[in-house]
This record gives sequence, structure tokens and C-alpha cells, in this order.
Amino acid sequence: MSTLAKAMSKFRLAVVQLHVTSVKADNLSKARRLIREAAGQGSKVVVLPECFNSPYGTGFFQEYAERIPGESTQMLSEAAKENGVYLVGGSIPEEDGGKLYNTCPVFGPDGTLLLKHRKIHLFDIDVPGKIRFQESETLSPGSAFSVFETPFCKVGVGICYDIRFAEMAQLYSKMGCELLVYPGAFNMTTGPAHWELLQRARALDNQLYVATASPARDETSSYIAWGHSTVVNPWGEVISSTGSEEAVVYAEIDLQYLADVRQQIPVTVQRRDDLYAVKPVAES
Ligand SMILES: NC(=O)CC(=O)C(=O)O
Repeated sequence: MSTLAKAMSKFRLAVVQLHVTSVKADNLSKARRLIREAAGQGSKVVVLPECFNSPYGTGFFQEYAERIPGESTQMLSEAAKENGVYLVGGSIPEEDGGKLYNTCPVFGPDGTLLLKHRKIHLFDIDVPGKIRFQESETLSPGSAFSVFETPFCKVGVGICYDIRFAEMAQLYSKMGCELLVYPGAFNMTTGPAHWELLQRARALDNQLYVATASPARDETSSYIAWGHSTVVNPWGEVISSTGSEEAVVYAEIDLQYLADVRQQIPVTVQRRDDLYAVKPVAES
């Protein structure tokens, strides 16, 4: 392997577990500071949490919603450029054409908007006595897949509940993604039960890296996030994680290791596409 290829086969990823408050300006300035901190530690890709500029809840989306471009994406664009990083801007409530979306904007190191992923699967659940949440009361779903290129690897983007849909991760893998990022905000019921399990499942099924970024836990908020932002490797192991507090989680993404795992257990080429297949029914 050439020296350049070797240099490009590894990079540092940072996941920012931000303590989100009801003061948008504070969320933006703190996110900006932590992006700088992550870049200062050598990170090339930085991921923010779901709803990083607003409390998470159907009662807040309208009030905090912005158009893109807007105040929050302006800050993200500047922060990506100032620090020369690929920035997965968590998500923000987005207003467009009279509808609201839960949207993840992604910026390149020159500050350009590479894509915006609108949460495809809305979080509508009812676990009696535990949690009822209906995102669809105020949000509309996105209907496009979101993949971006970096000099290191292709990255697929989902938001929170999107991680429960194995088909989406499998499609991203088929599209050549080697890292999947999910800004997310699981809660005190589904977090301990499913958060890590889903990440390890998606990583192992597809033999790729999976990273999740949660808001830090705030016991006083109406929706209490589980925290535990995590990075899982293609073997299905947690390689980096944190607890419930505000933190930046770092992980080394090693694409040669990914290739080794895929060679050792070659499920990615052993699929029986003559018997079954997962394929998109709509163009993205
Ligand atoms: N908040 C979400 O979108 C998803 C979640 O909390 C869960 O799936 O559980």
C-alpha cells in the first residue's frame, strides 16, 4: 500500500454529546466550541446530536424551526470551514414549503452544504406506561437516502429512528458506505434496551463502522435523552462510548481493518441475490 493510501485508510472521528438547552444561541455557541475542540484533537469528521439547536419534542419543533440556509446552518458552515472538517450537523427542525422536517445538514471542509438528510422514518411509538411519542403530529418524513464522499470513505446518514430499519443500512452498505452516522436521541425506556444493540447489529450485519451522537442527558427536560454516544467497529464491538454527560467521543476509523473483516467473513459477497435482495424502490 502506498504511503498516501495508508494515510487515507485511517482517520479520527469525533462525536459530540452536547448538553442542549432551550436557549438556541447557547446551543449554537457551545456546539461551535466543541467542534473546534474536536478538530484540535485531529478529527476529520465531526458528528453532532439530533436536535442540537432545540429541545427535542413535538411542542418545540415549530418554534425552533429554520429554513436552510438559516442561522444554525450558517454557523455549521462557518465551523466546518474554520476547522477544515466534514461536519454532520446533527439535526435541526427545518421549515420548508409550510412543512416541518427533522433534518441533518452535512458540510464539507470548505463550508459547502453537501446534503441535507430529512429523517425518513418518523418516531411514532406507544409503549404503555413508558413512552408515547408521535413525531408525525408535527413533522413530515423525508423520502431520500443521503450519502456523501470523503477522501477516506463514503458515509451514509440516518437520524435516530432510521437506525431501526435494517434495510436502510443495508442499502447504504450496497452503495459503498463504510461508515454510517446516526445523530439520535433515544430515551430512558428505549435507550437501555435498544441503543447499543441496534448499533452493533447494523455494524455487524453490514461489516462497517456505525457512529451515534446523542444529546447529553438532562433530567429536567420533557424528553430525557439516554446519552451514551457510541462508535462500533465492523466486528460489532463498541470501540468508543460515553455516559450521560456532555462529552466528545473520539474513535479511530480504520478502513484496512474493515477490509480485513470483510475478507475473513465474506458475507458481503456471499448474499444469495438470486433468492432475495434489498433494493431502493425510489430514486434518491
Ligand atoms: N427518538 C427517535 O427517533 C428514536 C427512538 O428514541 C427510538 O427508536 O427508541
